[in-house]
Amino acid sequence: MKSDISTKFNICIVEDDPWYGQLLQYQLSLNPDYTVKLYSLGKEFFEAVQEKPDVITIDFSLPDISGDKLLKKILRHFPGVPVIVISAQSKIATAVELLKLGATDYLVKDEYTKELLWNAIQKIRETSALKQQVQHLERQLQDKYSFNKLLKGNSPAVLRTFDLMERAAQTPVNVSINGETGTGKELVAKAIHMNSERQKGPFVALNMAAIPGELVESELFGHEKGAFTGAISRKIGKFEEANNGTLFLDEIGELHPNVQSKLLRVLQERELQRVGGSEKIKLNVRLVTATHKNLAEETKKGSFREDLYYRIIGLPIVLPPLRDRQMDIILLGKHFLDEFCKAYQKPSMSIAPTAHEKLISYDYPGNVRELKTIIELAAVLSNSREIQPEDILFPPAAKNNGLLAEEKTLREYTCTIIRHHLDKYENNVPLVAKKLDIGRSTIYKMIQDGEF
Ligand SMILES: Nc1ncnc2c1ncn2[C@@H]1O[C@H](COP(=O)(O)OP(=O)(O)OP(=O)(O)O)[C@@H](O)[C@H]1O
Repeated sequence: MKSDISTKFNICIVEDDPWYGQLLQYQLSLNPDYTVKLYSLGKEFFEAVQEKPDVITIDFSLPDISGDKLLKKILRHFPGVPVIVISAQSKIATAVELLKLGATDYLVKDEYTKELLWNAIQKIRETSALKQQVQHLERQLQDKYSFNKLLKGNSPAVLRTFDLMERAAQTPVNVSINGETGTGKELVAKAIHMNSERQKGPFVALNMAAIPGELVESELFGHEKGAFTGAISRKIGKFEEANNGTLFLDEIGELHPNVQSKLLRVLQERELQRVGGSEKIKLNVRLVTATHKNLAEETKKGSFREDLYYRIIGLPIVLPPLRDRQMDIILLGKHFLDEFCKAYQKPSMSIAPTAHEKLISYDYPGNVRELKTIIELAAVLSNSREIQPEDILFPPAAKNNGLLAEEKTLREYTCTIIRHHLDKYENNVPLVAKKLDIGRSTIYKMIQDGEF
């Protein structure tokens, strides 16, 4: 980014000694980037200056107003403006008092003042350029993380998700996200964090299914040295790492019951003790959880604590599978294609209408993540700047939704297929019976027998 250091920098000098004032004005004007104006009285300065200058230097003993009063008045009129006080007095107490009131610097009038002033202004200028850069980067970051920049989609389901994310970002409430693998749960969690007031704090993600059972507690809450065999030093857990930020716990449904109780305690008490430790550590963490499971069902089955479920459910966001929001497929496909071309500095590409049809015909068990992979592969395979149907390859194993990957009895296969349809059609038994061309009673009987 171009630094603002090259733009004109407006300096005002308030000094009643004309000779000394002109000397400072001349000295500072040697820098072609500076515009320097001289005023002999406080009153004159306030009458002439409407816009906030970049720096003001004031003489401590002006005929019309005392240095401390002028400083206060300037800071009221132009909050945040750097003010350098120049004084014949070298009394430390005066300097301290003025610095306390908000002066940026205090210089004693002597043979070195010119040089000291030059350096002080240079420093202020660099600091203000840095501040502007930081603000610019913060705005860029904010923009980068705005919801519709991060998440692509036009379907009513995605628009509803944006609305919920907005609400979640504005409050400290816990958020629970439900969706199949690759639907964008982590992306949603991150976008909420980046748009919340915790954005400057850490975003820490942990997948519960990816950690061996015996290490979960230590990963979450940390441990003290010697807490168990292998604990050779103290370890900070993810909760502590996420303090003042957001902790995203993916696959929360996989949490072992013992850890569920400890998690509940930590959430209730907002403090934790590391494994093997006694110190209580205060927490200020927003929790975002995600699962592909139906947690309400899991509580009924007894595999997930009901009290914990109510603690973490907070604001629930459901991300539907990609096959249920077909209108997003092409939009997302084009988005990933553009991203791919940009990343590999290739000329932009498009997707042929016949390839659109092929893309829409597939059911994406891996959801958005899978679409992204398919598009990237198509871009690599394509011989032109337009993706053709033959460039689009669907993974063979995924075609049958993994159903045949496991060895099952015919009864078990039947059960899996019916369960899948019941989930898809919200337990509408007559509809599922019609779709599968079987009798309703078959389904009711299986439900009655507890087969699901
Ligand atoms: N709406 C979307 N717009 C743009 N990219 C998306 C969208 N949804 C998902 N993605 C992308 O798809 C990939 C998978 O998303 P993410 O990791 O958030 O899914 P997930 O639901 O957390 O998956 P899992 O449950 O397997 O961890 C990421 O590369 C993400 O950037």
